[in-house]
Amino acid sequence: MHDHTQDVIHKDTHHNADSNANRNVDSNTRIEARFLVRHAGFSLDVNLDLPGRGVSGLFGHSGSGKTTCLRCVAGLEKPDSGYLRVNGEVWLDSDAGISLPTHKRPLGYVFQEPSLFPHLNVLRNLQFGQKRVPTSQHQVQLEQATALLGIDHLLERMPAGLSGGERQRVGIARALLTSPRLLLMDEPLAALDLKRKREILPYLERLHDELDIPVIYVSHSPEEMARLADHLVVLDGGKVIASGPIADTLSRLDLPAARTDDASVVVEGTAGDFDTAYGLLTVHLPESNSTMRLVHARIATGQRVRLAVKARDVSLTTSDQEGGSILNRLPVTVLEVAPAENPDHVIVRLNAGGTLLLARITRYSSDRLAVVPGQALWAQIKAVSLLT
Ligand SMILES: Nc1ncnc2c1ncn2[C@@H]1O[C@H](COP(=O)(O)OP(=O)(O)OP(=O)(O)O)[C@@H](O)[C@H]1O
Repeated sequence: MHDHTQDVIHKDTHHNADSNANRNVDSNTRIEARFLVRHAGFSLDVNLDLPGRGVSGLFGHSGSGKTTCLRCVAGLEKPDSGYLRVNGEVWLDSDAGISLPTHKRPLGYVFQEPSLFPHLNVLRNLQFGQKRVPTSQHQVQLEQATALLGIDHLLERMPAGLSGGERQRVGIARALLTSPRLLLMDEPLAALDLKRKREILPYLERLHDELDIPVIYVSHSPEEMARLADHLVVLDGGKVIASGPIADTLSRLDLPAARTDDASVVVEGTAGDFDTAYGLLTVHLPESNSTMRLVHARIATGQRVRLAVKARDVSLTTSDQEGGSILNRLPVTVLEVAPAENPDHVIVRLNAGGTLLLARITRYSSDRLAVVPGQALWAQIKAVSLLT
């Protein structure tokens, strides 16, 4: 059965990291990281100030320095100079001669491929993670981790008998059971096919909603970022070229995420009516009378809802096209037009009554509609495309 929780993040327990960040400038709820690393042919020179709660995404092209940055946070790589303070605790201060070794840093690290012990069943693999910390410091219980990741039924199985997605869920549960104060995830979905990715994303969303462990999440995928991250850092050539709230950063056309095939934005709204006969949920967008409808399980009216909308699922028309099958038609103003990575596509940044959207259309259609900034158009989004 399709799990609709993958499409919408229920916001009642969702930490809005950026508004927290603005309210709370206290360095005890921040992650401050400065690293200078020099390799032959590559240097990383970053100064990050991240919210101490929620998910911070690290995005950038291959070779931009994302993994090097995570390795410095984990203490697996020693920067030439650096400083790292995680929610008030200094893990690295090269000026003061402080550098906690990796095993003293209370963090969980999830890689593309989980390295489970092949001779231990799932339960023993999980217990191995748990034994690394004294019982008094256990913040995440075994039952909680297995329920969150949906792996209760796999406990007796051996790793070789698990699918890639199941193995990764066990790997994430094992990282959580070390009761980390920071979780590092380096492209945890990259080794999985699309179907498995979609299967695992809802579990990651649940972690985000239900556990209070800050996460630094590395990915090439704007869609994953739109689904999971609160804050986004964009790296290029070992430097930070942008850092800010997810909704603004993902939709910026001067940054690489918006120009990729997978460009996506975050739309936040509140749940409205639910049409039981058709399973359609209405979501009210802020600051306007606009609504979007999508196929979804019922959510309490007024609850905050977060949607990831892919640029390729948004089309543009010059007038409101009634009589078609597309349920979502929003009046929009063109803010900006830019070439996409694919030279025959363009990407259009839109204001839908205060909500930012991206539309990815052919260069041909852009010329035919004569798309220019300031133009009033209609954006169409199929309700079914909001499923995935
Ligand atoms: N130990 C090292 N010695 C020399 N160069 C290195 C070393 N480690 C990483 N690099 C180089 O640093 C650059 C950044 O690598 P890094 O793995 O951090 O990039 P990334 O953004 O994570 O890339 P990808 O998305 O492909 O994983 C690359 O050019 C890599 O070859």
